[in-house]
Amino acid sequence: SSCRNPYLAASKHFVEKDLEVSAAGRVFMITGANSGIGKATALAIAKRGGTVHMVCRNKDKAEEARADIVKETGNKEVYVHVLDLSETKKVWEFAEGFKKKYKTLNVLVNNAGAIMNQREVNAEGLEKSFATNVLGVFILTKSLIPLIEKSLDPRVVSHGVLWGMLVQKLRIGNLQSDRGRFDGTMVYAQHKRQQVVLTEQWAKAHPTIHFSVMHPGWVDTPTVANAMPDFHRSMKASLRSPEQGADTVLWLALSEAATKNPSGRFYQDRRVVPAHLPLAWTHSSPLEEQKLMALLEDMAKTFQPH
Ligand SMILES: NC(=O)c1ccc[n+]([C@@H]2O[C@H](COP(=O)([O-])OP(=O)(O)OC[C@H]3O[C@@H](n4cnc5c(N)ncnc54)[C@H](O)[C@@H]3O)[C@@H](O)[C@H]2O)c1
Repeated sequence: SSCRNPYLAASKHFVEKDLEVSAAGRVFMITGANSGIGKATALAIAKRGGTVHMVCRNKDKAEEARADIVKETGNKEVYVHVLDLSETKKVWEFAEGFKKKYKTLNVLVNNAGAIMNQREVNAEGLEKSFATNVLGVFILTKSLIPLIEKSLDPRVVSHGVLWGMLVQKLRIGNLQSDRGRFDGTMVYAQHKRQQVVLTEQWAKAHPTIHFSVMHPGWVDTPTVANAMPDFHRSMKASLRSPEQGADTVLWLALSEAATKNPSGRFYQDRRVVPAHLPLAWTHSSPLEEQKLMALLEDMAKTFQPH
């Protein structure tokens, strides 16, 4: 029943007019925009007149989603780019090419995320979910920052997982998950912890851009159904719809209210929430956080096209 859905309780404090905004004249890039929360985000932005660049792995699925969005919104400024974020060199090539071709990018939404059942490596020898969830996000964002920075009211919104914040402390000693048993769900939670650190560090380094990372709630999408089938089955009645899951992303990407909060924070249901429990063991030292940035920087450089 609807009373089990936590979104309905949380939305009681929402200010409705925060999202009664036009996105006309603004340019958005959304990764993994063909499905789930990403598609709901793309559709809501297109509905408000924004230009949407959908960055997707599968061309057919992306074109199908694009056709749905154009049909439902009447907005034709919706573009498909084919990119597998787990292919490290291709991420560089895509971002550098985009920067040359387009003059504006107001908002980047790092939506795509992957949970692997078993450890696999990409052509560069990197564990695939790390390449997608961490290094792909790092390279895409880093490469596009100069373009984002010169656009009006620039923002970067990334996807985190609140539960991941409770169960994972930043660990930089096993970035390739090649030691110990591979538990794809815990690896994914660690990647989300790393994305929180990236967001905090970028916020410090690039004060003109508004960075945020948010937990969409538990949402009924293929990622959850495939990677956590038991959880999905038992929670089904209280899972949110993709539209409800997209609410805080949209609020962070579109509302004026969001940018009144400081950059680099973690959100759930339009509110800043701590990325750690009080006195939690999950806190990391500034030195470790800087080490993560340096490691990613070095790794990214290794695969940068010349
Ligand atoms: N559904 C939830 O309950 C939940 C909870 C917390 C966070 N999230 C986050 O929300 C985001 C969206 O996930 P969703 O739940 O809508 O699932 P989804 O499966 O509907 O969407 C995931 C998207 O990411 C894309 N993707 C995965 N690997 C990719 C790759 N290598 N290259 C390009 N695209 C790739 C998929 O194609 C898909 O479009 C993810 O970052 C996820 O971690 C979801």
